[in-house]
Amino acid sequence: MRTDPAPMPHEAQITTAPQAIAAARVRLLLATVPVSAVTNASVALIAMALLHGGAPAGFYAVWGGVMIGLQAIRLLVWLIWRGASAENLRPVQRSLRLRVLRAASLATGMSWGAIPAALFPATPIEQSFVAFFLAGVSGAAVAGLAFDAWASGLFVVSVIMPLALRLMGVQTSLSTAMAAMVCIYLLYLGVAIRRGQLQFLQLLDWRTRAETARARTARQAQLNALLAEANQRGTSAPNAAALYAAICRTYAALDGQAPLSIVQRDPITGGFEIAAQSGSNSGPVPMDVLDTSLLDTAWGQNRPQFQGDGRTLDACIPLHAQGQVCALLRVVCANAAERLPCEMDDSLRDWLLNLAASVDRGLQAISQRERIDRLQNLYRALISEGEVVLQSRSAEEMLQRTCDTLATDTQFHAAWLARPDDSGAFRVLARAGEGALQLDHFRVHLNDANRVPLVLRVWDTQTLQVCNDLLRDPDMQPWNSTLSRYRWHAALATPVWRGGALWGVLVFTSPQAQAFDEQTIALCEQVAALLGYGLDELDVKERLSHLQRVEAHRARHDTLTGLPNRYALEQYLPEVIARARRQGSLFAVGMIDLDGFKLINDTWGHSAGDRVLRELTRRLQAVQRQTDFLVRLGGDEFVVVMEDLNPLEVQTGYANSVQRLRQAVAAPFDIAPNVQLPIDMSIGISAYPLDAQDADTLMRLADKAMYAAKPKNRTSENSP
Ligand SMILES: Nc1nc2c(ncn2[C@@H]2O[C@H](COP(=O)(O)OP(=O)(O)OP(=O)(O)O)[C@@H](O)[C@H]2O)c(=O)[nH]1
Repeated sequence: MRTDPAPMPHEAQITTAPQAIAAARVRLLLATVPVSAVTNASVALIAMALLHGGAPAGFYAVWGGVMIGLQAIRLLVWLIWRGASAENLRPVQRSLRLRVLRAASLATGMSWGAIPAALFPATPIEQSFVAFFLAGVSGAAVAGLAFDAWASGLFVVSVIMPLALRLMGVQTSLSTAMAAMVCIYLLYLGVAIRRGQLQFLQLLDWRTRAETARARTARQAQLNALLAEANQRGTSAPNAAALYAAICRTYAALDGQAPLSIVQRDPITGGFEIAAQSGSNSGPVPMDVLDTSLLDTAWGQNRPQFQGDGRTLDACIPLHAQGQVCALLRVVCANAAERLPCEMDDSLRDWLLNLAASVDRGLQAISQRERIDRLQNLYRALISEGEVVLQSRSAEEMLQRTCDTLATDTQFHAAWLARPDDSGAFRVLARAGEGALQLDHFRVHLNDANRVPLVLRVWDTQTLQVCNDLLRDPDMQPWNSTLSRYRWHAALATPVWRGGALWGVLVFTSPQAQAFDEQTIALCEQVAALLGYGLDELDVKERLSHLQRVEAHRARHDTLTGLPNRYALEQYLPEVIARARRQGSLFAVGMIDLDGFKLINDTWGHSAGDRVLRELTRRLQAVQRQTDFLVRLGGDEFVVVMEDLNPLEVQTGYANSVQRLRQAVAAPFDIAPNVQLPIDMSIGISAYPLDAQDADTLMRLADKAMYAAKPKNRTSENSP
C-alpha cells in the first residue's frame, strides 16, 4: 500500500543547536527592544522634567537628548529587522545591525550610570537614592540586555558601581549600610543575570535538540517508507526501467532532498547517461556539469563512493543485476548555497546504501521473473520445435520454421542456421528475427585465420559456444556497431548433428546480456538436438521413399532391357481400352517374338542372347511412334501397343505397322566379336474394337496371330 509521505520539516528545525540558539537570542533581543526603548525614552523625559537640582546646568537636557537619540536608533534597527526570516538571522553574530543594537543598549545603560555621577556632589544623600531608583528602573527597562552577557554585565557595573563608591565615600554609618546594600544588590543582579542566561541557553538547547530529534525521526520515517516502497515496487515493476522510474518518482515526493538519479553506462561508448531521475527544487543536475570520475570509480571498483563536506554531497552507489554492476544510484547536492542542504551524516549514508540494496533486491526479483518467463517461452519453443519436426516435409522448411519459432516465441531476438558449403564458406540456410537480413553479408570461411566468430569456434571444438556479453567482449570489437544496432547482446551457437556428423551451427541471439544461463543453454541444446533428429528422420524418410520408388519401378519394368513388363502392360491395357472407347479410336496390340533365339543362346551363350535382346529393344524404341507402348513380356517376346491406329491400317492388314517394326531386325545383330547374324521375328496383331474389346482376348488373338506367323507354322494364307 502506498502512503503519501508527510512533508519534510523546515530545514531551520534541523540545523545545529548553536545556530538555532543564536537565532533565538536575536529574536528575543528584538522582541524586547520596542518596550525597552519606549520605557527608556519615557523615563528620560520624566528625569528631564523633574530632576534639576544637584546636577550641572544643562546636564539633564543633554543626557535626555542622548538617551532619546539612542532609543530612536534602537527602534530604527528593530523596525528594519523585525521582519527578518530565520535564514537572515543565521549569520547574526557577524551582523552590523546586531553590533549597532548592542552598542545602543550599552550606551543606554551607561548613560543611566551618569545620573548618580552627576548627583555625587549634591547633598543630601537621599538624592542618590533617587538616582539609584532610576537606575534600577532603567535596568529593568533594558532587560533585553540580559540575554547578551557582556552588554548586561557592563551595564550593571556602570550604572550601580558609581553609586556604591559615592556612598562609601560619605563615611557615615547610614551611607556605609547603603553601600553594602548596593553591593549586595549588584551581586544579586550579577548572579541573577548569569543564572538567567544559563537557564535560557539550556532551555533553548533542549528545545532545539528535541526539535532536531523530532525532525530526524520524521525524516527517518519517510525515508524508511521510501525503502519499503522500493522493496514493494521491485516485486511489481515489469522491468528495470520501470523500477528506476518508480523509485525516482517516490523519492521526488520527499521534499527537501538532493536530486537522485539512476545512471547507466553505454556499453559501446562507455559514457554515462541518466536512466531515471527525481526532480528537485533546483531541478535535475545535468550530467555534463558533474565530474564523472566518481562514477567511473564506483563502477570500476564496484564500491559505493561518497564525497562531500557536509554542505555538498556526491554519492554514487552501484546497483547490481545478476551479480554485475548494471547502474549507479547517484545523489548530488552540488551547490552549497542551495536552499536545501544535504547533511552528509551517517544516517543518510546508511539510508542510501539501504535504498541501493532495495533496488538491488527489486532488480533481482525482476531478473528472476524474466528468467522464468524466458524458460517458459523456451519450453514452449521446444514443444513447437517438436511439431515443426513432425510437420515439416523438407529440410528447408524445417530449418526455416525452427528459426521462425525461436525468433517469435522466445526472448531471443534472432535465430539462424549456417553450414559450410563445398568451398568451405559458411552459408546461412535459414534465419529469422531482428537483424537477420544483415546475415546476407555473413562472410566466414572454414579457413579464416580469425577464429573468433562463434560458428567457427563451434566448428573447431564441435561443442556449444556462448558469449553472454558480446559488446564487452574485446574479440567482438570489430562487429560492435552491428551487434549494438540490432541489440545482439548475447549469443549462443550450438552444433547441429545430422547422420552422426557435424552438419551445421544453430545460433541464438538475445538483446539481454547474460541471457544464457545454465538452464537456457540446456534448452537451446535440446532444440538443436531435436532439429538434428528431425533432419535424420527426414533423411530416413527420403531413403525409404527412394527405395519405394526403385521397387515400384522394378516391379513394373524388365531389368535386362528397362522396358515395362507384363505387370505394367496389364495395368496399361485397360487404360488404353477406356481411352479408345471414350474417343472412339482404334488401337492395335502387336505381339513380337524372335525366331530361333534359343539357338543363339545355345550357340553363343546367354550373354550373347542378352545383348541381342537389348539391341532389339533399342531398335524397336527407335522405330516406335511417340504414342506406342513397348513391353517385354519375357524371354524373346515383346508387345507393342499402338494407339490411334488409322482404319486404313486394318484394311491393309497392318502393313505399315508391321513394316515399321520389322525395320528393327533389318540389320544383322552383333552376336560375338566379328560375328553378325540376321535375326528375324514374327509379329501377330489384334485390333480394338474390331477383333476384341477386352485386354485378355486382344492379347490372346495377337499371340495366336504371332504364333501363326512363325516360319515353322507359316502357311501361304496366313503369312504376314
Ligand atoms: N539370353 C537370354 N535368353 C532368355 C531369356 N529369357 C528367356 N530366354 C531364352 O529364350 C528362349 C526362348 O525360347 P523359344 O521362344 O522357344 O526360342 P526360339 O528359338 O525363338 O523359338 P521360336 O520362338 O519358336 O522361334 C529360351 O531358350 C529361354 O531360355 C533372357 O533373359 N536372356
